[in-house]
Amino acid sequence: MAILELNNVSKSFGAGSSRIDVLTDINLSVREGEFLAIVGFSGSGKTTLINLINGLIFPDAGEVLLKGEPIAGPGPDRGVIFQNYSLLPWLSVYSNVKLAVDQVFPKMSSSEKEAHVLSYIEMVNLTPAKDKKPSELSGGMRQRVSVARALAMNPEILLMDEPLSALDALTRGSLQEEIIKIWSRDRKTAILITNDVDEGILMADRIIPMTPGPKATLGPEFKVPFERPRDVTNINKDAQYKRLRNDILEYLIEVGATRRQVSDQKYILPDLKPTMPGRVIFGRKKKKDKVKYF
Ligand SMILES: Nc1ncnc2c1ncn2[C@@H]1O[C@H](COP(=O)(O)OP(=O)(O)OP(=O)(O)O)[C@@H](O)[C@H]1O
Repeated sequence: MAILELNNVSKSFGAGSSRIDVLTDINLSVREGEFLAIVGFSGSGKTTLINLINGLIFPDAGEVLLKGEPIAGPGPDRGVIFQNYSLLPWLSVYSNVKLAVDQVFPKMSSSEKEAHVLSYIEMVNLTPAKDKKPSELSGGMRQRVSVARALAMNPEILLMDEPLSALDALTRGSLQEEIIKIWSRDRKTAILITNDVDEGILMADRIIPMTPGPKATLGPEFKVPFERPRDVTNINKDAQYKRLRNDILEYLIEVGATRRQVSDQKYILPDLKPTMPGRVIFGRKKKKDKVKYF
């Protein structure tokens, strides 16, 4: 059953000559419990798509439905992990997570709340750092807090907007594994936005590429055939993995090249023939070269 549906969604920003048509005709159906990755070019409109699902912005055309109902705004049924951690700097790890829990579960008793918050901090291996402030943590640790905070709200859909792209390769790899391990426990619906095809293949059940903007839209889906748990080293050696990776990259390169040709056509340069008597040598002007500009 589809938990989330986007039907013919388009979104633009601005008006008149400064109008940008970011997304056009987006159709997407996400099944309950699936892990979907959307891969795309920088600036194509991936965050705009996540914001539409999160209810921070609304489509100009089409509809975004959560369990069949139009999304009216942000809600505790959707937890978001952003690229830039978005933690409150004056609060400890514990308090950052608790603040979200307070908002979503106001009726929970304080002892239950404490146990709940601590269990999610433990889940992301941050118990020893629970009293530290974000400034005392590494990038990977901060992102773990964001993961704990989003999961502690017990959302039905976990939205991840390039959550690991600011991290170094090693930290990124271990957090990918942690997120998958946690997701595997209760199989909540997850949508990962990424610009890394390998990350998508390692984590998702299905990958949908996004075409470059403006007027970005979603391309065909690519199913990821590997059993879970997935082992990065084994997958890397698999011929099926190489084929899938190539297919997705080829698609992205092809749409990227087509888009460039289309946008080149928009700027037709005038056929100017400058009149330049004599020779012009760039960078060095010889005395005998008489250059006159009219
Ligand atoms: N609120 C806004 N007002 C005006 N333009 C916007 C707004 N939000 C996004 N845009 C424009 O929409 C386009 C897509 O932005 P978006 O952040 O969705 O892309 P992205 O794929 O997430 O980018 P990146 O990969 O760099 O994070 C960009 O040209 C951006 O400038």
